[in-house]
Parts: sequence; structure tokens; C-alpha cells
Amino acid sequence: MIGVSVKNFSVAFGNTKILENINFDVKQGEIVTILGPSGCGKSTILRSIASLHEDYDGDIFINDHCLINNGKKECHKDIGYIFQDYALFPHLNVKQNIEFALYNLKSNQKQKRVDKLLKQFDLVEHRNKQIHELSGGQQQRVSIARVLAYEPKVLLLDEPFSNLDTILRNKTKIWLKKLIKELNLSAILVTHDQKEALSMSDRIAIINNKRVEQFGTPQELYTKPKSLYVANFLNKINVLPNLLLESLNIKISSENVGIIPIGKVEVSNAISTIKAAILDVSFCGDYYELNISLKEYENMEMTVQVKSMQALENKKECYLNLNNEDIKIVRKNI
Ligand SMILES: Nc1ncnc2c1ncn2[C@@H]1O[C@H](COP(=O)(O)OP(=O)(O)OP(=O)(O)O)[C@@H](O)[C@H]1O
Repeated sequence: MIGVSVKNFSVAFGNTKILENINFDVKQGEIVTILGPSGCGKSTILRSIASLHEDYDGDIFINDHCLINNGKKECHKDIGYIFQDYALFPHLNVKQNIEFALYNLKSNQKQKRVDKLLKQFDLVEHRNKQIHELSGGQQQRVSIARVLAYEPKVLLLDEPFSNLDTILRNKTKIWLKKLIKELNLSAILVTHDQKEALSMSDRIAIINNKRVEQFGTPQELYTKPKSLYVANFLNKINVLPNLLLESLNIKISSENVGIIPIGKVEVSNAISTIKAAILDVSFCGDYYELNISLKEYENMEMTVQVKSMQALENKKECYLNLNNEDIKIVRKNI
């Protein structure tokens, strides 16, 4: 069943169009990520779904219920919104924050639900603490518990991990994904972090130039990007010179480009037809990244990866090998 459906959705601020004809849907139990650069309109989409922004064209459906009724836009109570800065009430303690939205429950029902959430979110020992006495991760758990207290069917997550350190972020991602699946929620995650989008999502909508450029599973977008923009957004790639493609018997039209992920370029000191000068070497932990230039192709620069520098130590040059099956042809623009 569809949880959220966004249809022909457009937004303008004054004379400036921000989003144009956006379409996507989120099924129950599904996490859809809206991915795009800063300022492309991701939060505006979330805010509109939560009825915090109402000046838009198009339709938004929550569980088949349109947010516009008789020309009036309505707020939907099934929506939980988790803000980037958690938006907790600083004058209330943890328990009071969680029970805030439960004013219409009887006292014993309220108590039961809050106790369950405190346990579920590992916050029992912090129940009487003020918000400033909690770590970032604990504050984030309170913000999610507060939203889940009123049992929403749709969860909107606006950069929910951005204030957490790497270790806590990875733990929280796994925990939150499991929770969304267990509760069968429809979740929309907003991020500009590609890795986060790939690992968290069932489907991803990539926004470019006001529109959804591609909408599909992480695997589809990663292995079959439609455009150079999508490929660049999800992976580190090199655009190959046309002359080089021709030498590999790959023909492309003027609307397309040939690309290869940086990890798929074989680099060695064994002589081959593609000679490159090494301009820079960066140590990246498990591998090295080399910035190289291709003399025979107008000194075009590329980035490549090597596991070890042993064979290339003190070398100023190297040679590349490209396999045709690793080269993808994508559109320059959509
Ligand atoms: N109330 C407003 N009035 C005028 N312009 C606005 C308003 N809200 C947002 N904008 C503009 O709309 C554009 C989209 O903003 P939005 O916050 O949706 O982007 P975003 O993709 O979520 O960005 P970020 O990743 O930086 O949070 C931006 O250029 C922003 O300046």
C-alpha cells in the first residue's frame, strides 16, 4: 500500500521556481531518500508533506488522503517530523518531552506508552534529565521517541544524523532502519550524503535542476545511472576522452559521455597503450588515490585508485588498463 504519494508537485518562492513537476511515492515499510545538493529544495518537499509549507502546486496524498480538501490544505496527524536540530523543548525533561503530544490520552495510558518508549529507546535512566544534560545521540533518541509517541504512519527525517559522530551515526542508521521496518512506517529521509542514501534507502530520488532526475533502488542508480549528474552524485567516476573511447572501439553520440568508476581503472607499471603521468598521491587508508594526467589525450586529468604503491614507488609515470565492460555510457544532461 502507498503511504505517501507526491504528484506533479511544484514550488516557487516569488518569481524563482525551486521545484518543478516532482513525482515520487513511498510504500508502507519503505525508506525513500531525497538526495540532492544544498538548496535544491529537499526540506521544502518535507515541509510541504508535513503541511508546514502550503504554497505549492500539485497534490500530496498520505495513505490515499489528499492534503488538499475543497481547495483547503489540511494538516495530517499521521506524520512524524524529525528535525536536524531535534527541536526538543529545553525547559522540559526527557519524560515530559516524550509525553508532550499525548495530552489526549488518559494518565495511565500515557504512562504506559512513555514507559515503553523509554525502555525501547534505552532512556530509562535519563528520564528525569534536562535536555542539556544529554549527549547528541541521546537527544536524538528522545526526539525520535517523542515523534513515535503519537504513533505516526509516516516519518519525515531531515538530515537526522548530521550532528552525530561517525561511530554513533553508523549505529543509529542501523537501529533506525530496523525500527522503521518493524513499525511498517513510510519514511522519507533527506540527506546530501551519498553513502547514507545508498545504505539506508529502499529507493532514492535524485533531484537536479528542480526535477527528479532519477528514481529507483540504490543498486539501479549506482549500476545504471541515467545521467552524468546521477553517476557523479553516487560514485567517484572519470569521464573518458572520446579519442580514448574510440581506441577501445566504443562509439558515442554527442549527447552522451563515457564514464568509468575510479576504482575500476587498472594501474600498473607494465607498459600498455595508455600512459599517464602521476601528479599527486593521497593515502586513503585501505588504498591510495592518484591524480594522473593522460599525455596523449590533451593532458586530461583523472583520479584512480591503487591498493599499494609498492610497484609505483618513486615512479613519475604509470600505465592504465580499461575493461570495456566497466565503461558506462550516460547522458550528459537529461
Ligand atoms: N521561505 C522561503 N522564502 C524564500 N526562499 C526560500 C524559503 N525557504 C526556502 N527557500 C529557498 O528555497 C531553496 C530550497 O530550500 P530548501 O531548504 O528546501 O533546500 P535544501 O535542499 O533542503 O537545502 P539544505 O540541504 O541546504 O538544507 C533555497 O534556495 C532556499 O533559499
